[in-house]
Amino acid sequence: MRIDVLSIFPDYLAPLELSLPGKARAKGLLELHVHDLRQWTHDRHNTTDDTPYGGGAGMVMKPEPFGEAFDELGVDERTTVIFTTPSGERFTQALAHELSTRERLVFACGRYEGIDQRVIDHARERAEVREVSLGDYVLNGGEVAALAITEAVVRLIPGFMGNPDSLVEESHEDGLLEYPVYTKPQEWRGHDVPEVLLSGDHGKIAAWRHDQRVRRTTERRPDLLAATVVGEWEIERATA
Ligand SMILES: Nc1ncccc1[N+](=O)[O-]
Repeated sequence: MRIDVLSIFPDYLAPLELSLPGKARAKGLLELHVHDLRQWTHDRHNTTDDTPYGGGAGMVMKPEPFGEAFDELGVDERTTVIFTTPSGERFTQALAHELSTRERLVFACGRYEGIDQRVIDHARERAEVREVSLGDYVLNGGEVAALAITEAVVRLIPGFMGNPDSLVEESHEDGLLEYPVYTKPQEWRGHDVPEVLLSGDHGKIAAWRHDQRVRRTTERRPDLLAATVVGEWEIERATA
């Protein structure tokens, strides 16, 4: 997979050189390029924004730099252009899986009051376009979302995670939150590891873990339960 990120704050994307994506690059699974959008401006001040038509506060990002960047990057039908914006569809693990199958992702990170709509309309004429939001809050720009989406997507690329089993039973993979985990020491500041985990009885351990997932999801994210097939009896048992 190749990922390109367009931003007027490319340094914001520096963490992508570390940890997860860095490993993927080493394995040749991922090609990552962060671009300063200003390289596609031609005026003395490298202008990337201007006042909004129709008035109103704030500034809007101009279309030309994005258009020239798409041209130089060869944005075409094999590319998925992701505009990170608070007015986008909610980013989910399901969307992470969908995006992990793509050949090329290009993130267009907006600042200020957003990007001229014609950039999105033009992109739809030449590529797959997704407008994606991290959540219902307003950040100063789309870079944080590009970082988060990249990390969630890259770790799903086949062959990327050393142990693919670690992708199973993750929160949000099957609609249930993760169970609590413990490691040595067995007793710590008056807190003991649950006996069942020391029993060696794998059946009982699996049942306990499932109950913990149902209990946590019931208590913290009942909205997820609606989408998850969990029997009433499982909720009864887990929350008893
Ligand atoms: N939430 C956001 N706020 C500003 C820009 C982008 C955003 N997002 O979630 O992608």
